[in-house]
Formats: sequence, structure tokens, C-alpha cells
Amino acid sequence: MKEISFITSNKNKLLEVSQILCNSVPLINKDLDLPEYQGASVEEIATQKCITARNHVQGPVLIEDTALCFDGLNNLPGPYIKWFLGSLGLTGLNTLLHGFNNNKAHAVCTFAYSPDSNTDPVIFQGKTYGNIVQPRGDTAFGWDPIFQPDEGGGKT
Ligand SMILES: O=P(O)(O)OP(=O)(O)OP(=O)(O)OC[C@H]1O[C@@H](n2cnc3c(O)ncnc32)[C@H](O)[C@@H]1O
Repeated sequence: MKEISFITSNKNKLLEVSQILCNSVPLINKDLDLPEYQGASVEEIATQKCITARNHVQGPVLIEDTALCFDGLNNLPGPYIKWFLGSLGLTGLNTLLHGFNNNKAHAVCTFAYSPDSNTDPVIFQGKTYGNIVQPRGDTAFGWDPIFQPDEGGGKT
């Protein structure tokens, strides 16, 4: 099987994806922070990110884009969660929902894979539903401390 270049600048994302794939797919990482389109759907953002990624490596390419959607904010911050998190922090993200009376949220992980530069990227997507809570637990990875998945046994 050909090696797949997984392009990400996020060490935690690389670790998580490597653990999930568990050596079933030969993955090599290229540490690049690719530009992300705005005003587009998560699928379009992932597709464009994958097309940009193809310019940096030979052969099959994989990228992932994460969105965190707050139901009370009509799915914002969505794909802009990285910038919201950077500006507001975990507590600020939680405070954003005050007054909306709706803490429901869902995380959307969108992978885009392209086998070569002549083939349109293929999209794979997974969603996890839960609630936005006061920050608690492990602070190692992104917005993990404020997202309590419905199927997480009450943990963030
Ligand atoms: O180079 P890329 O792969 O784009 O890395 P990135 O950190 O820019 O990646 P995203 O735009 O997809 O990430 C959006 C934000 O969500 C965070 N994030 C991604 N996956 C997460 C997860 O499983 N749990 C918690 N936070 C996560 C991540 O740290 C960012 O702040």
C-alpha cells in the first residue's frame, strides 16, 4: 500500500489519527499549516485544503478539518473554532452561550483524501453530539475541556 501524506500542523490531531488507524494505513506526516477558506461549508473547506495540500507533496494526500458547532449560535463557530478558541479561550467560549438557554453542540470531523492530483478529493465525515460545559478535565487538546459528548459517560 502506498504511503499517505497526512498534512497537519496539529501534533494532537496527528497523534489521535495515528492511534485510530493503528498502523493499518502507512501514514507520513508533513507539518504544514494550510490556509483555510472562509464563508464555505465544512466540506468545501476540507476539499480546498486537500487541493492546496496536493501542491506540497507527491502521491496520496489526507487532511482533516475540525468544526465545533453550537446549536444556540446557529452552528457557529463551526470551522472557525480555532480562531474563536484563540481569541476567547475556553471560558469565553462557554460564556458566549449565556443568554441562549441552549448548550447543545456537535463536533464535526471532515477528512479529505486525494489519491493523486487528477482525482477530486473524497470526503469522509463524522459527527459527535454533546453539550458545552464549564472547562474541566484534560486541557491538552483544543476545546476538549468544554465539550461533553452525549456518549462520554459524563466526561469532557
Ligand atoms: O494544520 P491543521 O490540521 O489544519 O490543524 P489545525 O489545528 O489548524 O486544525 P483545525 O483547523 O481542524 O482545528 C480547529 C481547532 O479545533 C481543535 N481540535 C481539533 N480536533 C480536536 C479534538 O479532537 N478535540 C479538541 N480540539 C480539537 C484544534 O486544536 C483547533 O484549535
